[in-house]
Amino acid sequence: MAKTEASTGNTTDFGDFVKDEEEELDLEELVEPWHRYETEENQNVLYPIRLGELLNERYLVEHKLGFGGGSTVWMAFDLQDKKNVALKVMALGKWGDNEIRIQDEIIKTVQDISRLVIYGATFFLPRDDKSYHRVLVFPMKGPSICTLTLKTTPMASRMSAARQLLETVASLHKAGIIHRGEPTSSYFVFLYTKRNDVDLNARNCMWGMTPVDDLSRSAKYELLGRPLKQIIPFVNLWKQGELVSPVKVPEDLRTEEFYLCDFGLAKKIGDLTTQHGYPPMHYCSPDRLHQQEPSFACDMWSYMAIFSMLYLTFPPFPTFLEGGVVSGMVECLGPLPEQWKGLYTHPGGLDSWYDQSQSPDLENDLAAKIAYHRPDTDLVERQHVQSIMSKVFIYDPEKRPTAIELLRDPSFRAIMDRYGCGDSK
Ligand SMILES: Nc1ncnc2c1ncn2[C@@H]1O[C@H](COP(=O)(O)OP(=O)(O)OP(=O)(O)O)[C@@H](O)[C@H]1O
Repeated sequence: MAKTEASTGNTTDFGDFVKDEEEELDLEELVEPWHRYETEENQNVLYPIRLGELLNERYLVEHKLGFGGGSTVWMAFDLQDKKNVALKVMALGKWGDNEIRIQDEIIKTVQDISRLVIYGATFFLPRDDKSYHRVLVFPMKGPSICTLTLKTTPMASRMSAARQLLETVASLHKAGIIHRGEPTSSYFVFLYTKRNDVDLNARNCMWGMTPVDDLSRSAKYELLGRPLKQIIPFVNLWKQGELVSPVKVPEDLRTEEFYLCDFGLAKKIGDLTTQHGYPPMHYCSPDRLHQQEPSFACDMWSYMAIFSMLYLTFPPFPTFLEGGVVSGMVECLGPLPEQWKGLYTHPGGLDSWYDQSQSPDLENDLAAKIAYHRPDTDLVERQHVQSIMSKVFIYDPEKRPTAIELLRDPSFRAIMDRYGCGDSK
């Protein structure tokens, strides 16, 4: 394999500019919208970056990893430690400080952080108007789990992911940290005066990735795809920047370790300066959508939505029905508690959700979904999976099992044993 050429060799090849309108449209699908770089009426403006820039006199930006609601994330080569890192360049606003706060809390309180993506360093990038963007330096990981990649992933890996993620949620909960919500149990309220929450969804569950630190840039581009890029259009920028297509991590570079990342929307309960937010609707528990207190149990609902993605390769509740994901829940699980009527947090709620004379649609209940998406499995396996899902997809958060209880659940263990991931790490 060719040696690193970051400081010697090819200094000019940093991907390809779009050639025509068709490529421009292809790129548009993959990148952050250009208007997020517009400063006018935008408190959360992004920082423009070009491939080939050296940040903080140390990090050579070589590729793009992705973007989110509060950041762009770049693959950079750390010239000092000679390894690839992920640079999360935060938008202006409170996002970066908040993520650092929760990460520091996690480092202090969580016993096992081996499956959490934790920042290693941080620095600032100044703008022309003397405001600053915070940058967090993370170890580089593989892609997030998604339906497309899961379809070609063997069941053993998918169930190993399910187990690892539940163990990680259990270790966060043990430390009093909630991936999205706050503890309801008076025991934990008593124990933890600083309660945090983060955001549990499939986008935040990442594959591990075999390091490619020793490869030259061209070899990395060969493996991860050449960046396709365009100068940020339409915006009168104070500094040049590019819209860049993200890496495509090939299957054989993914490892069997799964990680939780992104504590960006996290909040400390009681900290009024911090953003309040909801996980994406697919993953949000119905109690949170009805003004109920956030809790460990909310995470368990979100975890079970991820488990469904891993097991069925589909989210459990469709969002296309009138009324959105809650209609999908009602169709599958039956009516919501009557006392929640009038408390729905979003527009477009339906009275029929609380009609206690309704029952689950037999063609779309949990048993039907499992049979439909996994026709390859036998009845025993289906019954175990139905048992797992129906214990957690329960409207009353008080009745949901904890992460530790679910790890010990006979049906959960039976499924893990069946796919060879029965032993704790
Ligand atoms: N350590 C990492 N290694 C590899 N890719 C990463 C890493 N961190 C983030 N990414 C990529 O960047 C994308 C955006 O990151 P992240 O979700 O942390 O941003 P965000 O701004 O906090 O997003 P949001 O708040 O909308 O969830 C991720 O979906 C992932 O594809």
